[in-house]
Amino acid sequence: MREADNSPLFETKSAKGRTLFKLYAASMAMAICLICVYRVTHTPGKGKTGRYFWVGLFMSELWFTLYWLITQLVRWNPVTHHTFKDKLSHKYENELPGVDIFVCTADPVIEPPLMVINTVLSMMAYDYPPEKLNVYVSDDGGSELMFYALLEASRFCKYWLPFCKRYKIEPRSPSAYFSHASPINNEWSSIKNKYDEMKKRIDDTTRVGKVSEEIRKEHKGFQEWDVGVNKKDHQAIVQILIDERDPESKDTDGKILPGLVYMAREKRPEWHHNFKAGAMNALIRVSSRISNNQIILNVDCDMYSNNSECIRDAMCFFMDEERSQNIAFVQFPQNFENLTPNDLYSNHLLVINDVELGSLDSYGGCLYIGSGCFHRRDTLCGRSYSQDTKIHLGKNNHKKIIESIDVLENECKILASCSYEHNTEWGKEMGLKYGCPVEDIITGLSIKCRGWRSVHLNPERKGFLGLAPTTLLQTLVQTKRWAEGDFQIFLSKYCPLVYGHAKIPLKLQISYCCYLLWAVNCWATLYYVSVPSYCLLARISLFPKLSSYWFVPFVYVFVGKYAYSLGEFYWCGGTVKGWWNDQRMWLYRRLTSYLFGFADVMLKSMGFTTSGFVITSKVSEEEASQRYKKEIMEFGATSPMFNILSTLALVNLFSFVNGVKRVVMDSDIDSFSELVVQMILSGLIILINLPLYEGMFLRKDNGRMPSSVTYQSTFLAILFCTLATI
Ligand SMILES: O=c1ccn([C@@H]2O[C@H](COP(=O)(O)OP(=O)(O)O[C@H]3O[C@H](CO)[C@@H](O)[C@H](O)[C@H]3O)[C@@H](O)[C@H]2O)c(=O)[nH]1
Ligand SMILES: [Mn+2]
Repeated sequence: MREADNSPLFETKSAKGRTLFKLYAASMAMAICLICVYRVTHTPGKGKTGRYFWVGLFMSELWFTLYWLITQLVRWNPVTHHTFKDKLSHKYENELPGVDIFVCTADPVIEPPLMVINTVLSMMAYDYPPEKLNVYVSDDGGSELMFYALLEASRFCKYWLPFCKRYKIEPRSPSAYFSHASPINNEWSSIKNKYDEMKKRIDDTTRVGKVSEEIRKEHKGFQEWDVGVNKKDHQAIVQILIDERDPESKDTDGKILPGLVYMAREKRPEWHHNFKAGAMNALIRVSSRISNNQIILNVDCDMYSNNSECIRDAMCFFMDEERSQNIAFVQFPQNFENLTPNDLYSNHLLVINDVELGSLDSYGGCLYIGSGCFHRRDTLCGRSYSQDTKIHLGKNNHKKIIESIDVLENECKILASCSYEHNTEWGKEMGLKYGCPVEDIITGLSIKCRGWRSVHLNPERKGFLGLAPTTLLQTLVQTKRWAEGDFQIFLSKYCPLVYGHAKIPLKLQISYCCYLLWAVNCWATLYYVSVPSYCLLARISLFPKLSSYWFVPFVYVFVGKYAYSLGEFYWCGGTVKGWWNDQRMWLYRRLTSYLFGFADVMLKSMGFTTSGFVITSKVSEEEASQRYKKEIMEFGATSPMFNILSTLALVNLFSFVNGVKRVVMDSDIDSFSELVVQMILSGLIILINLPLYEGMFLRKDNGRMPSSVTYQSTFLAILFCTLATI
């Protein structure tokens, strides 16, 4: 009996095929060394033409080599976990710890209240004892529309939760469920009607942009908006919509409902609000006063629960007898419901989710990526790991509160006020860290440096589904925020190589750099897509001739790298076309997001700018969304990012055409054999850019490249090419 009791709640497996991978990596490393030998022995001497181009190219290649080594490390030994939820229920069903669920939203226009409450409802409907769940919504938009929608949700959930549990339906976001499900019985139809009516009421109110007087009478909470609330300037608002202590708050089956709280922290123009990190910290404090559950799950407002068993999955790690003690957080990958079959903008982060994060896990823990993550409350609040103290989850920490709702709300408002954090450790040693656009990455890193480890869990049925950006520009801007934040960490005192020294394994320190150095990739990539084509026009050869033996390692590295990456992508469940799109997007991200991210970090360190947080829109206009569904690339806006992409695409087109002309018309075979690699390179860049040329010259729809960008880029490209040929 005893034996069975100690059996683990999860198991961990290494990925297969690692020997083959290691052989591949070794052969690639040898070929890369040969390329270096070639560069060292063949670089033109002082005063010879092209010397500086060669030196630059060699430096780019050295950077790629260094970065490639890091990317091999994050592939070396991925692990996956499997949980035993039956054992968990069997042993601990009555001791399961409570969970506070945080949902952050920030703007009722680009994050529609209806979407947010669908997320909230899916969270309330987890397969978990409802008295142990509390859902907190932070509304940085300070919008009464959001409050109203949540009020509707607090009523609808009385029908929705019993329905979910009775029929064990998945997913438990009503909108996601009804969009795919077919009727089962009368109850189904009646719930569907209720949902549709609620949706209509919310849609109508959202359209008007104002809550009607009639509705305002239904809840005292609306009075908060009587004083003229402005998104950037308003008092703290805390409204407990479902009070778990209230005997009335039961669902139609008579079961207790999870607690539900609306919070809009105080905003004043003179106080910096620290974006999502600020919201999360206010939530940590407010929830500690109301329910103070030991586990915190946080999700973005679009990330609904797609798998009602995820809390139990996470608990298998926190409750395991042997190995739970040092686990700080359990991170689920971010998945998206709105991806197109070939993932046009490569938002899936397929390989990162399936391979890289698993490898980081084996080195001591994957990243905290901001959504779909279960934390221990005290770790998030700054606690260090110590081997001597055993933490017992499940021992009742739950607050026994006697105060009336009004008193409680008023106390919470103080916790959500601007001045509360003044001269405290909040945002530094406590809670999520401030001052970085990727508050999640830096917070996760510092948790690990306090002795904890983390877990990456990717169950068969995806845990959370959200909305990925649906236009090229949104994707690039989002990546820019990430690249900027990551690089800022690298240059700060939190650089894992320094801050993590002797605190986390060296392998983990270096693996972190795979992301923190994203931005730096822009230089080598920019060089590789511009200089070889410049030199093609100027007839400066940068690579070995076709007939030379030195050609072989170049081909090996090129074919090896891309064949491997295609195989890996396919193995992770992607399509060949998806891989091709992925290659394009990596190129675009490197040429724009990373470059702008890099530049902003530099400007910020010199005090010229401060970082912002551009929220990704979760709505798109009808026409654009049709194009997205057809996987037609969306330009449709002017942005310096597009200028860069178009100019480089045109430069390569011009130099390739010029090269072909020389070979065909002038029969200049000699220079052809010297320049063939550059021709191939330009040719490939042209192939990958086909959607861009289409957007500039062929398309007529509103999503095409704005003509001003086309003109400017054509002018710049011609200028560039003229410089090369004179
Ligand atoms: O001032 C703000 C800004 C944003 N948010 C919320 O933060 C979440 C993430 O914002 P989103 O625009 O969707 O950014 P993403 O790039 O999709 O978010 C990823 O990257 C962020 C860090 O850059 C992390 O915080 C997120 O958890 C992670 O999903 C959303 O729920 C927002 O409502 C706030 O609460 N307050
Ligand atoms: Mn998002």
